[in-house]
Amino acid sequence: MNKNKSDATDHNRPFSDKEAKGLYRAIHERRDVRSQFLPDPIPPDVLARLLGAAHHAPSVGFMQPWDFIVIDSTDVRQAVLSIFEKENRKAAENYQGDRNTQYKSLKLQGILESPVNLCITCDRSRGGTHVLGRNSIVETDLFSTCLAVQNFWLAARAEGIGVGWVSILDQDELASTLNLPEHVYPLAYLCLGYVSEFLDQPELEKKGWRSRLPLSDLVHGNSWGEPLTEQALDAQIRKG
Ligand SMILES: Cc1cc2c(cc1C)N(C[C@H](O)[C@H](O)[C@H](O)COP(=O)(O)O)c1[nH]c(=O)[nH]c(=O)c1N2
Repeated sequence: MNKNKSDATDHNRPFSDKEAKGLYRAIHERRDVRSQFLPDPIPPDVLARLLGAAHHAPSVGFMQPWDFIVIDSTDVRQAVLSIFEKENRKAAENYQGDRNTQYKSLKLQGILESPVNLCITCDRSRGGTHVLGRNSIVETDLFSTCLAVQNFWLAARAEGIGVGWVSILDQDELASTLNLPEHVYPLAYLCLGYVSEFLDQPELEKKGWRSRLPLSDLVHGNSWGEPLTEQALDAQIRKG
């Protein structure tokens, strides 16, 4: 008998319970990491698997607009860190008083502590002037690349590797530091590495910056602000 089928409850659930739980576990236990990186290198076969997961993301018109720049040079990382520091000083000006002190105490990047950085880019010209599905919403290439980032992030969690997204960066300066052609957008700058621990909550939540919103406040029925008409679903969501 097919082993996978035997512990799946019905034919609509082709993954075994264990497989499905593994996926949900990666989703719920994925963390943005910046304070817990270990210097240990990521073996090439593991990094290749993560890049393979990213490359299997959905993309508009099967455009696959991503490229992956693997950055181990300390000089390049130092240059990116300098961009971050300048932008972070500007970002801090958005907060006053205690909130400013709290903002400045947050660690928001692990560029040098992590053994490798990765820039996932979006080639806005890939696939030619017309890409199926991208006629009305031009940003769908960027959306597709975000999905590659998420695939990478989840696969990394399953492999015990932490990922931290650093977006406090001037995009033009980053593009120039990485020698990107004009039509290539530096969508995500990521720090990667094994970790001392994965926190059980987002670091921003642990440090009192912001909490997770209740799902029940975010699910609407039929139109914005309307209660769910599906009572059983409403009850389940409120139960958490
Ligand atoms: C597009 C984008 C950009 C950023 C982030 C995320 C995403 C999706 N996050 C991470 C973010 O703070 C984190 O995801 C949330 O706080 C939730 O925590 P977990 O990811 O669940 O651990 C992030 N974190 C950080 O320390 N510095 C940063 O510049 C950014 N930028």
